[in-house]
Parts: sequence; C-alpha cells; structure tokens
Amino acid sequence: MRLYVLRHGQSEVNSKNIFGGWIDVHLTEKGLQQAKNSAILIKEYCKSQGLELPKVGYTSRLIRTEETINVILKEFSKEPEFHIVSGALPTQRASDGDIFPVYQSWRLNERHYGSWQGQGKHKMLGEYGEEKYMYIRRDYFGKPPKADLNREMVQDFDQGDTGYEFKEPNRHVKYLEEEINHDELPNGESLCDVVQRLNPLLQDMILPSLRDTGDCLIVGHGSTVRSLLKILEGISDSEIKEVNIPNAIPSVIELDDNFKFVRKFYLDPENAKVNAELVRQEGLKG
Ligand SMILES: O=C(O)[C@H](O)COP(=O)(O)O
Repeated sequence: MRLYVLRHGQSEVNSKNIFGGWIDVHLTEKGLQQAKNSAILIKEYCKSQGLELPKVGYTSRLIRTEETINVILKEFSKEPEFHIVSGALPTQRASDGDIFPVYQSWRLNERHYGSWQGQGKHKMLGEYGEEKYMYIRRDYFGKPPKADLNREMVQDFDQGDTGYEFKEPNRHVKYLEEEINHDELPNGESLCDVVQRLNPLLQDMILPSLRDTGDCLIVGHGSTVRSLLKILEGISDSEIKEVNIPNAIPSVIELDDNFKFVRKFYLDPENAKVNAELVRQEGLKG
C-alpha cells in the first residue's frame, strides 16, 4: 500500500519569508508550476512501475493545498469532488471514471503558528535569537506564543508590517461545517500538538481506507508532512528536528498489509535535498 505525500507548492507567504500557519493564502505562479511538476513525477513513477495512479486525495482546509491538488488532478485528467470531513468520518469512495474524491480536514492544516503568523522570519529571528527561534520552529515540543484570536478575527485596514497581520478573519465561519467545538481549534501549536490532532484522521480514515480505495495522495503542509512521517516511520522526538519538507516534491511511503512502514523515498531526491536545506535556513540567511 502506498501513500503519495507532498507539501503544497510555494505560497504567497513562503515567497516572502513570512510565517503562514493558518493564514489562508494562495499559491504563487512558481507554486502552481511546482504542483504541475509534482503531478508529472507521480505519473512517470506510476507508469515506470506499472502502477495505477492514486485513487483518493486528502488536503487540509487551507486553499494552498486545494490549489495544489487541483493542478495535480488536472494533469491526471481527473475532476476533483471535494468533501469536508465533519465530526463523523465519511465512508470514502475511490476515483471512479473522471471523478476523484478529495477529503478535506482541518487536521491536515499547517501547524498553527500563534502570534508568529504573519510575521517575517528574519524579524522573529532577530527578536528571539537563533537558539529560541530554531527551538520554536523545529523542536518537537517548541511552541510559538499564542495568537490573540479576538484580535485576529477582526478585519481592519491596519495590516501591520507584512500585510498579513490580520490572519484568520473568517475562521469563525470557515470551520462551521466541521461540527467541532471552536475551542478545539488551536491558536498556537507545537509539532507534538499537530501529531495528536492529525493522528485520528490517519488512523480512523486514511489508513483503513487504503485497502478499499487503493493508493492515496495527501497534500499537506511542512508540519503535517513532518507529523505523518514521524508517525508512520517512527522518527524519534529528537530526530524529527532535522526533518525539513520542500514544497511540492512528492514522496512515496510504502506500508505492508498491517500498515507497518516499509520504506519512503522522494520522487526527485536531489531537488528534495537541496530544497529541504533551503527550508531549514529560512530566516537564517538571505
Ligand atoms: O507556516 C509556515 O510559515 C511554513 O509553512 C512552515 O514554516 P517553518 O518551515 O518555518 O516551520
């Protein structure tokens, strides 16, 4: 059984070196192109191995993952059929004809970056110093300061230093369909928190459905891809600090019939290595 896993293409805030988290921003032109390349990589890999393309998709509830999967499915000549995952997990369907079901969950959203959302990475490095900055970004338990959601819910014209000071003005309506208590939604998370909120989706929906639907395609974010790898590969709390995820380079995770990890590899390992290092250095250089 296989999961094709990737981070979304470059977003507007990635291109400006700004912490994104739950801010709902679009892909850049480069991000759209990266998404297209990732579709080509998956198609070529499947063809070379005599495999069928993945049959079901998962994204977060943030537009950058939806835009990424839209580009990929266009390249697969498939039509997305989006379903928001609400309180009760729906029964998934596999792709049938041109239709490709995509399940969208807040559990796959990027780590909530608290009060760092909308702030420049260089600026936060300057304010916190390198050790604390890297602790918050990469330690398994490192948490940013909490966001003041009352303030963030209010849209006004003072957009602060970066233009992204007002971050989630639609949050109170956006997640209504999930049928979850709003207190459950985060306002500043560590990677450990992300693992805990992602794991139910993985264990109760994504993995059990692999047997019925066939291979799946997951488009997540830096932190949700790190969390998936941590859970499936059994990466330790200290080793996960060194894992950085490049934009839109698919990896294949193979599992045995008992969902035990077999192996993981990138479809473009050289580019993945170079771009993962650039992600690690964000804020530190340039
Ligand atoms: O939320 C963000 O800004 C990024 O997608 C992840 O940022 P990081 O690589 O600095 O954790």
